[in-house]
Amino acid sequence: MYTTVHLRLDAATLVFAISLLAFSLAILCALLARGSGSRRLGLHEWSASLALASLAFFLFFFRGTGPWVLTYLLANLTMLAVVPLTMLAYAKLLKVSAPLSSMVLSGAVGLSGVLAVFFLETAPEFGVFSMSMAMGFQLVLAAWMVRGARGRSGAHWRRVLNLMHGLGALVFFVRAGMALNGNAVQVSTVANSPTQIVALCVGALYFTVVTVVFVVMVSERMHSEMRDRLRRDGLTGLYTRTAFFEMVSTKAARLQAQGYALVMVDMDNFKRINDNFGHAGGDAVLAHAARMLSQWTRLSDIAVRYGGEEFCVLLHACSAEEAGRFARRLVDEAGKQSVRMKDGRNVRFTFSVGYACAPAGQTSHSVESLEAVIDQADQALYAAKAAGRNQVQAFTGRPVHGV
Ligand SMILES: Nc1nc2c(ncn2[C@@H]2O[C@H](COP(=O)(O)OP(=O)(O)OP(=O)(O)O)[C@@H](O)[C@H]2O)c(=O)[nH]1
Repeated sequence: MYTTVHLRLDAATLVFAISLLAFSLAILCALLARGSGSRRLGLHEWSASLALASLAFFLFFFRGTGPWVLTYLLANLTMLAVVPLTMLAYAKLLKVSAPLSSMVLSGAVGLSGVLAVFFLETAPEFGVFSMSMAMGFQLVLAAWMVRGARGRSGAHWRRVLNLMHGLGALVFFVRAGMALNGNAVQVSTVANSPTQIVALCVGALYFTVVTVVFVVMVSERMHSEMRDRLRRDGLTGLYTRTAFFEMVSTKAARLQAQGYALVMVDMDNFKRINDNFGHAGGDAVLAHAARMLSQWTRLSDIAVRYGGEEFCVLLHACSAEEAGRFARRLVDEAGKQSVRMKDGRNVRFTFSVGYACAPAGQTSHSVESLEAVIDQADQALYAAKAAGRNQVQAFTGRPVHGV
C-alpha cells in the first residue's frame, strides 16, 4: 500500500534552485532599495550581485546542452563579479574602503584559468582550480572588509557574515585542492558527487543567510539614522535640548566620575542681524555658527542648540582651564568669521560665552544637578552680556556637586 519515495538532491535541481533563490532575493533587495531610498547603503550593489549569481547559476544549469560560450565562459565571468559587487555593498554600508587592487588580482586569477580552458583547451582542472582560488580569495577579502568595520553596533551580525564567508571560502579552497589532485569531474557543476552536492547546499545557505543579514543591517542603520535625525535640530544639525537631557541622563554616572564643563554661547545682537538681513539671512548665520561649534568640539562632547540663538556645549572630562581656553577660542574665532549672503553682503557676528565646571569624582548624579551647572553657566553668560558682549565669563561662585 505504501510507496517509498526516495528523496534525492541532485546537482541540476540544486543549481536551478539556487538560480531561482538568488533571483528572488535580488528582486526583493531591488524593491527594498527603491522603497526605502537607501541607495547609499549598498542595497543596489547587493541586488546586482544576486542578479549576476542568478544568471551564472542559470547558465550553469544548461551546461552540457547549451553553447559552451554561454554555459562555461559567460557563466564563470559572471560568477567572478558576484563577490566584488557584494564588497562594494559592504563598502557603502559599513563605510570601509574596498580593496580594489586585490579584487582585480583575484579576478585576473579566475579569468586566466577560464580563458585558458576556453581558448587554449587546457585541462578543465586548471579552470576549476583558478576559479575556486579566485572565489575563495574574494570571500577572504570580503571577510577582511567586514572585520575592518568599526563600531560596536551590528558586531554580532558582522560575525554571522564572516562565518558564512569563512564557510564559503573553505568550500572553494577544498574544490581547488581537489582540482589540483585531478578531481575536476567530481567538482564540476553538473556532477552528482557528494562534494558537489554539499558545495551547492552551502551555496544556497550562503546566499540566504548573507542576504537576510545584510538587509537586517541596512534596516538597523536606517532606524538609527532616523532616530539621530529626530534628535537633531533641522536648521543647525546640532542636538536639540530634549535630546541633550536624554543623552546626559544616560551618561550621568560617567560624567560625574570624570567631571565636565558646561559652556553657554549666545549670539550678540542677533535681532539686528535679522532686521538687517532678513530671517533667512539670520538662519544662514545661525547655521554657520553651529558648524563652527561642531568643528571645535570633540566626539565625546555634546553641542546643542539650546534655544533660538543660544547654544550650549558639554565638554566631557574637562578642567576649568581647558573650558576657559575653549570658550576664549570660540569668541576669538567668531570675531574673525563672516557669512556671505545671497546678495553678496558679508555678515559678521560675535558670541558672548559663560561657563561653569563640575569637578571630577562626585558621587551624586542627576539631571537636577546638571541643571544647576547650566544655571551657573547661564549666570556667567548674562555677566558677559552685561559687561559689553563679545567676551567670556566664568562662573565664580561655589562649585557645584554632582552632574
Ligand atoms: N533667523 C532666526 N532668528 C531667530 C531664530 N530663533 C530666534 N531668533 C531671533 O533671535 C532674536 C533674539 O533676540 P534677543 O533675545 O533680543 O537677543 P539679541 O538681539 O541677540 O540680543 P542679545 O542677546 O542681548 O545680545 C529674536 O529676534 C528672534 O526672533 C531662528 O531660528 N532664526
